[in-house]
Amino acid sequence: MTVRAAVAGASGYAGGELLRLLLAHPEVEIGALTANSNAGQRLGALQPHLLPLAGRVLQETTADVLTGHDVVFLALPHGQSAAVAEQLGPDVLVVDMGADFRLRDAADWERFYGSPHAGTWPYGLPELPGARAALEGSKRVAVPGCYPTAVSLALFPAYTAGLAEAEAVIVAASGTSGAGKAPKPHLLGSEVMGSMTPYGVGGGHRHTPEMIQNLSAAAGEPVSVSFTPTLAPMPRGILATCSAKARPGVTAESVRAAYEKAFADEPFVHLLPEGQWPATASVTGSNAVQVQVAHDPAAGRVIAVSAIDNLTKGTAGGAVQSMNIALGLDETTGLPTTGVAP
Ligand SMILES: NC(=O)C1=CN([C@@H]2O[C@H](COP(=O)(O)OP(=O)(O)OC[C@H]3O[C@@H](n4cnc5c(N)ncnc54)[C@H](OP(=O)(O)O)[C@@H]3O)[C@@H](O)[C@H]2O)C=CC1
Ligand SMILES: CC(=O)N[C@@H](CCC(=O)OP(=O)(O)O)C(=O)O
Repeated sequence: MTVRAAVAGASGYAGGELLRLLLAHPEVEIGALTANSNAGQRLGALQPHLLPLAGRVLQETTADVLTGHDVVFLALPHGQSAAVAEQLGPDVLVVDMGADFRLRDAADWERFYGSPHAGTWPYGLPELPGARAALEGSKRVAVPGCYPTAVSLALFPAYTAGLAEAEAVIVAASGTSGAGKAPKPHLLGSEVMGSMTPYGVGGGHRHTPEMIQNLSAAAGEPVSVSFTPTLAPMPRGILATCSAKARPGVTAESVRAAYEKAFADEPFVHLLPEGQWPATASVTGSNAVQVQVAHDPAAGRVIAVSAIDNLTKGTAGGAVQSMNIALGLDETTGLPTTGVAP
């Protein structure tokens, strides 16, 4: 099978990572590449690491340019995908890497994103219960946010196995590429290097309702989430430290057994051997997820930690994994599971 794929937002971080992965995908031929203010530029001027595509010229992001492909990836800012997607035919697979179609609750969308809700598409986190079935054959995919990917994978087994009360406390550190390429004063090297600081504290981060959606579905009841993101002085990676109150009778053995069962057949999620903890460097450039879990009997809590690359499993790798499932390809096709270390 040869799949012709267009990438809208090819000049951005998510689009660049997607192209890096698509260049190594044996079934994909790369078609139109589009941007906004950078339309007309050579890709090589903006993404110099993508040597085989250096001479390609970025086009305007219009339905005309994106039509005629089997798959269209949208790596655009929030709120920009819906207008483009509605002009693409129902037979084209559209994979949205932005947030527009992730949330089921329109009120949550309007509260956190401040615009009308565009709808809900099958959710591209295949490891969640029931997600693969919804993705198979689908022509629309909503790729999750990077923090919800890391957090949902760390905690859902505790909820599906009934080990945890319906409350979770999460502190996650992200590399700066999570904020995109557009210049922002708080992302200046002199602000970020050698320092860490939280943001979106107190329930204000827009990924909170997405985490609640995923964890509540796993628990079968509403889960409250306290989420504190932190900016870390590194270009890529997320380390999510998550905990939830353990239900009575939970032991270290029952926690371990639940996580071993949840991830036994997962090609990308590695439950580390006991005593070894996730590290962002181990998954840099990889679609792999490292997870470790512990029971703290004194505090009565289950602690789960995950590491992902925000641009790979957290965005572009998750998008390719979901595309593979939607098209009936082997889920792992073209996706690296090795990191770049040190
Ligand atoms: N970075 C990350 O870790 C993650 C990102 N995502 C999502 O992926 C999407 C892209 O993010 P990211 O790559 O980081 O952002 P960037 O700012 O790096 O890139 C944005 C891209 O969108 C283009 N663009 C901007 N405005 C418009 C517009 N009005 N119409 C069409 N194209 C436009 C830009 O083109 P130009 O260069 O010409 O301005 C650029 O190609 C976002 O929705 C983001 O939430 C999801 C998970 C993680
Ligand atoms: C470090 C940093 O700023 N990260 C981004 C999250 C990036 C991401 O995954 O989210 P979306 O796809 O929802 O934009 C943030 O906190 O807004």
